[in-house]
Amino acid sequence: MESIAIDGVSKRFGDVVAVDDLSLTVESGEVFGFLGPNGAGKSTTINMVLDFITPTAGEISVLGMDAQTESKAVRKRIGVLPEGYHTYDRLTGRQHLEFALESKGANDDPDALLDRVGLDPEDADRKAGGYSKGMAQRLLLAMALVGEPDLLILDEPTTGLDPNGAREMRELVREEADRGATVFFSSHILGQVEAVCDRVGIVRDGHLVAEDTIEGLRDSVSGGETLRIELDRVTDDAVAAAQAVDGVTNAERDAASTTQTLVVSTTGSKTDVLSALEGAGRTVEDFSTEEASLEEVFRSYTTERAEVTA
Ligand SMILES: Nc1ncnc2c1ncn2[C@@H]1O[C@H](COP(=O)(O)OP(=O)(O)OP(=O)(O)O)[C@@H](O)[C@H]1O
Repeated sequence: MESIAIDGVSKRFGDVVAVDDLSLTVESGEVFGFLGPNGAGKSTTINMVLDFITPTAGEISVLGMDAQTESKAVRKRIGVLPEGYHTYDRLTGRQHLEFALESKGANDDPDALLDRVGLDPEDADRKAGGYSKGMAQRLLLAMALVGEPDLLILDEPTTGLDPNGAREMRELVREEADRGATVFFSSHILGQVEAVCDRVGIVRDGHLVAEDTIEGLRDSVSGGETLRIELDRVTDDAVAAAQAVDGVTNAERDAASTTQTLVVSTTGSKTDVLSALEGAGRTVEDFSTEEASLEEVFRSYTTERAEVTA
């Protein structure tokens, strides 16, 4: 079953087209990362899913219900960490949590929730006005977890968290998924997405430019693989021979390496590169390949060049 189905959705703010004919499906039980550079349309999309704003065109269903006309019923079954959501300065953390429990009619143990998000019980009894950004973020996350939601929607959940907090957040996302919940979260921190997501969607200028597993995205990125080839000696002839091979975009000696290593980027055949080097009189002692990093994948989908291929 689909947890979120976004179908041909657009949103205009005056002259600005924030989201442009975007379609996207998040399956039940999956952890889906919604990626894109600043201003790409992530928050606008999430705010339409949550019925905080109304689409100019298109349809959205959440847990099989219409996001706009059945938003009340939807809210009962989802947990949300919206972007830029603030705590109430004069209420304690615990009061925030009690409010969330009451409004959902849930009976989770507040201390267990505080423990899960790493908020000390003493801190929970302080007023949220004195919280650090990270503490406020942890509290908001605890509120999102109330009532074991079927779907968690987290907009930039690691904002304000230190590296430990970010790691704990990832663990929490996995725990929720293991419990059977669907998790949809936006981020521009690629490492976090890589670590927890089953699939990602990349949005750029309001368009969805990719929707796939991380592996699938890697495979689809041109620029291909990087070969690290250890030779008996890296000579100018060897570099030139590698550069002349079809599909090779770059070949250079790894100056930082203590071994005689040639680094070759290619979209073509690895064997052709090795044969060309042997043809130039070199001996290949060893070689390894490196996949495109997630940074490269992201860059490839979100820079000017991508517009042509997207
Ligand atoms: N209320 C609004 N009025 C006018 N323009 C808006 C409004 N909300 C968003 N926009 C515009 O829509 C575009 C998409 O913004 P959005 O906040 O959805 O991006 P985002 O991907 O969430 O970015 P970020 O990563 O910076 O949070 C931007 O050009 C933004 O200026």
